[in-house]
Amino acid sequence: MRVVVPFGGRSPKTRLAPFLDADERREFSLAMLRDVLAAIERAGGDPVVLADAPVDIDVPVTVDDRPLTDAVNDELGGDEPIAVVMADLALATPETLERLFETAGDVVAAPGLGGGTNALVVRHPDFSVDYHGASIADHRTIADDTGASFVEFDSMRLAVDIDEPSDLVEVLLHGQEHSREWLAENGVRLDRGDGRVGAVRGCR
Ligand SMILES: Nc1nc2c(ncn2[C@@H]2O[C@H](COP(=O)(O)OP(=O)(O)OP(=O)(O)O)[C@@H](O)[C@H]2O)c(=O)[nH]1
Ligand SMILES: C[C@H](OP(=O)(O)O)C(=O)O
Repeated sequence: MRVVVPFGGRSPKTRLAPFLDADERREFSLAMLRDVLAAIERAGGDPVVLADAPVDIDVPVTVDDRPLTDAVNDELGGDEPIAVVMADLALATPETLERLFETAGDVVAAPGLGGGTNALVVRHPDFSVDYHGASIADHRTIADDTGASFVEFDSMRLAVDIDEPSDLVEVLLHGQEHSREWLAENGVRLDRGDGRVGAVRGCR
């Protein structure tokens, strides 16, 4: 299956600014992208990066600098099933993605914590996306309005997208190779100090 991976490479992950500077956010977002692409390939998918600027990566890249929703909708509408998997799913494994790709439904959606839609499989030509805000609720409504069946895919690994500094805890504990290593090499580590687990930066 063709798997579109949206990637905003121009100024990625601004919500991580309290932790990482602009160059670091670019490097870390590329590490997550590499992990996601590797997991998709190992799950049997054919990934294509849909980026807002050129990106040096070893899979086909479509550059489209329109807003996310417009760029993704341009990819939908064909007769073949297509998946959309976000580039910041640093916990995604091949096994989870394989299960997602095999789940039956006109629209299969993996919700993100906080209301987003982290991954989709679309098998209906009239379905379109509307990202941002509580997009998981909007996608259910769009599916209903187009007569497409909507199936919610229940997965911890696809629910955690890496947006906020507190999400880095999940990468340190459950992240895939490049993302976890990038954090370790750049001094980001778990702090279990007072019984609560957090991510901190710097020496012990
Ligand atoms: N092609 C494309 N992808 C985007 C764009 N904005 C975000 N993305 C990707 O969409 C997914 C979800 O992105 P968000 O978490 O909403 O935004 P972000 O830019 O990564 O992070 P913030 O700056 O903290 O909001 C990630 O895979 C991003 O790389 C865009 O304008 N174009
Ligand atoms: C693209 C957006 O991602 P979030 O801003 O929720 O991470 C969404 O899933 O609608």
